[in-house]
Amino acid sequence: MTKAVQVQNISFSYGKQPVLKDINFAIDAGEMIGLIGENGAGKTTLLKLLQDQLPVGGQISIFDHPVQDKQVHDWIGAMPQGDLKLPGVTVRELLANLSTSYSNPADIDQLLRDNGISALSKKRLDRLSGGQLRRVTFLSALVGQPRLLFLNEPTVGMDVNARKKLWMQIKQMQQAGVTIIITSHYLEELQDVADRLLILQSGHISFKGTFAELQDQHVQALFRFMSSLSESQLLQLPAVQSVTRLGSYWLLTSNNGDQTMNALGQYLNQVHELTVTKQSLSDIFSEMMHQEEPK
Ligand SMILES: Nc1ncnc2c1ncn2[C@@H]1O[C@H](COP(=O)(O)OP(=O)(O)OP(=O)(O)O)[C@@H](O)[C@H]1O
Repeated sequence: MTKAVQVQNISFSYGKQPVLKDINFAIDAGEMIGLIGENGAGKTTLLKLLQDQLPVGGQISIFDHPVQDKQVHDWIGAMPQGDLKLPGVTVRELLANLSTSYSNPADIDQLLRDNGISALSKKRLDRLSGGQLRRVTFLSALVGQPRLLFLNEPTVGMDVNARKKLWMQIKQMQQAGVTIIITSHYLEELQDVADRLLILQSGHISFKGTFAELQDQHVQALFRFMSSLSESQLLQLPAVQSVTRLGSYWLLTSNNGDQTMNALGQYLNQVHELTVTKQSLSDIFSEMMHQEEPK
């Protein structure tokens, strides 16, 4: 399988402030990756390094070429975090101008038509709504017909329908073979589209894998009930991670809710007022962020 991105031992500091420390990962061609992390974790910095916009310590290859190779620029499209608010410049002018730096640019009018925003073509960027501007910034990443697409917070400021449309389009691009890395704070949205996740925490990669693997590694379910069972009996139930007393209730966390529930079933005459809550992806993420920093 061709690697779209290969990152080996990269580190980066702004002056004396270390931001990324010994990062390693690889992305297969055609994958869609969710890059997540709290504010300031280093996501934007990592995307800049992958575009050769900052000097890197370590090695980055894009489709088996060093990121510094001139032709690599031609393969990459990037939607920045902020919008391209150039005063006086129209949508068409912006896209046409950007297209001059690619060897095989898209037809701009076609691009505008396919994205249903031909009507905005002559509008000035500084007179667009926030959502329209975000849409144009997205198109700016497609001008060079990229094989590798970086999307930094693509849906910020978009309404629900615009957001849905954008995700559909992103999925179609992946189906057409484009490799995509997306940063977003909307984890549930990423869960619907991304194949794998990279979690950045204080400059380290603290997790890489699928959503299912992330959930397997964390508490999945919280059981709350009244019971005459003892703490040691509860701790012996399969997949139980912790048992806590809260007033007259037991609180039990499990990393496999189904297994624990099946075993608890044999004591049902001793269990009352049972509620089971499943942890959401956001719960897992926020729990990870509050754990100790990885070494
Ligand atoms: N040009 C810069 N000069 C100095 N420090 C910077 C610069 N850009 C970013 N930083 C710092 O580097 C760290 C990582 O910033 P970065 O923008 O990569 O984070 P992020 O994960 O993209 O955050 P967010 O989710 O808020 O966009 C932060 O502490 C930030 O203050």
